Amino acid sequence: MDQIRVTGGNALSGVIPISGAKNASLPLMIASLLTDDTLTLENVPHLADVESLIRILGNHGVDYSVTGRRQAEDSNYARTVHFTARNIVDTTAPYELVSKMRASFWVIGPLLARMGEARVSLPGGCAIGTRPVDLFIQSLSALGADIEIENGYVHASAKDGLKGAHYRFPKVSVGATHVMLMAASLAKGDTIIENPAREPEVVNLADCLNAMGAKIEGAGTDEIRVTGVTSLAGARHRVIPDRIETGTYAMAVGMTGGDVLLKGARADLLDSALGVLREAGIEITDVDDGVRVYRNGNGLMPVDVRTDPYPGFPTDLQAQLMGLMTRSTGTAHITETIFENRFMHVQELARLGADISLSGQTATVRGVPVLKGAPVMATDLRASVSLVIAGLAAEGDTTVNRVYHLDRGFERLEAKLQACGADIERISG
Ligand SMILES: CC(=O)N[C@H]1[C@@H](OP(=O)(O)OP(=O)(O)OC[C@H]2O[C@@H](n3ccc(=O)[nH]c3=O)[C@H](O)[C@@H]2O)O[C@H](CO)[C@@H](O)[C@@H]1O
Ligand SMILES: C=C(OP(=O)(O)O)C(=O)O
Repeated sequence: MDQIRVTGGNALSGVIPISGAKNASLPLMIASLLTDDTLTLENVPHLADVESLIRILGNHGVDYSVTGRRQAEDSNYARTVHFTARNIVDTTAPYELVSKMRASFWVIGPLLARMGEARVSLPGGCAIGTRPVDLFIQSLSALGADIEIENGYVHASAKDGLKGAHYRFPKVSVGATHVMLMAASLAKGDTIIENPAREPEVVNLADCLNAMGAKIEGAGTDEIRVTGVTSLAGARHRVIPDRIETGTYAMAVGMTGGDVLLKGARADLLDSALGVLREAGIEITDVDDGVRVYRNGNGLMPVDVRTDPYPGFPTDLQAQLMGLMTRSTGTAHITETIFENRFMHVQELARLGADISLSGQTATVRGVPVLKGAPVMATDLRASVSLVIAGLAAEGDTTVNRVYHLDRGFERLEAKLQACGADIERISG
């Protein structure tokens, strides 16, 4: 199994190209199931999760081809991928495939809407909490689906088609919002979705569906209105830049000091996170071709933060912020409100000398003057990268094991950091 070795102490300077967002690419790829035409997605990152989803879609009969593999200029992959679901050959998404990745469960929406039935294994994903599917079941039932759960599979059917409905999510769910949007697009009549997720990835999906002929208004607000259409066509659509990758590298620069252009990043997608980083003393400016991040040798200020659905501080940046705060000049408090078990990085950061205590859903992080390198184990995607951030400031070598978690969501992480002066390498094993 591959490892990442990082030796701390180097400031970062240069350019880091920001990839297309994993969490936008996945629902967009799944939307290709809604039409027998070709959906072309630009700026798709080269990630393990994207490859897994390509296999899952292939099982349903989706063909794909790739063009524009590399941009010579910055060696980012930035692929354009064409997906065609001419015929759906199978409406079952099996355990062997779905258990690898949570988002693959989302095929339930388009399969149900286009084929009138879907049989999808209960999902897997990062080990960060229980991650139930009750909101998917409630919202699809509101659209008229009959749903049964048996032998680890959710079986949804709507033989006479889905019907528009007025549904209020009792709790914000990104995935259930994506699924309801896709299903409602092909339902008969009007749907009103109250309390949907407002994440930029939801807006990106709604824009794509509209380009395919859907009638969706209000994505990004607290009420979405969908007028069902009878069919959707192909389209060409661009994946938004990854706001979590953007925030992660901004924190890496904050940790080491230096001056880096996050090329292609969009500051407007992560206002609250950038606000927190500014509070911590990192200088961030919105420039023409991305976001510039700068910190001189001054100490980092501690911050008190809670995670929240968008536009709040993202849970997917919580671990990285904790890594950063291990070196603050005071005491930070970080409260996780989205996932009940997203603190697996605490004990690993402690191996590097971090001083963190947990009480319920709040971590108290007392900054320490020095971190020291150690072998650590990645436990989930964002936890893994928090260990890299801490390792960039630690004295000596930090070896991050189980790098396959990182490969799910960070494209060419070690190459991007190396290019800015980090002493980091992948050790193939
Ligand atoms: C591929 C992708 O885009 N993943 C993101 C997506 O995950 P995902 O879409 O799975 O996360 P959700 O927004 O659905 O989860 C939010 C909360 O709702 C709960 N819940 C969800 C569904 C349900 O049926 N019942 C229920 O109780 C979850 O357990 C969690 O506590 O949004 C999360 C929250 O921003 C991010 O951390 C993930 O990176
Ligand atoms: C939690 C994440 O992914 P998933 O929802 O696929 O587990 C993530 O991207 O941080």
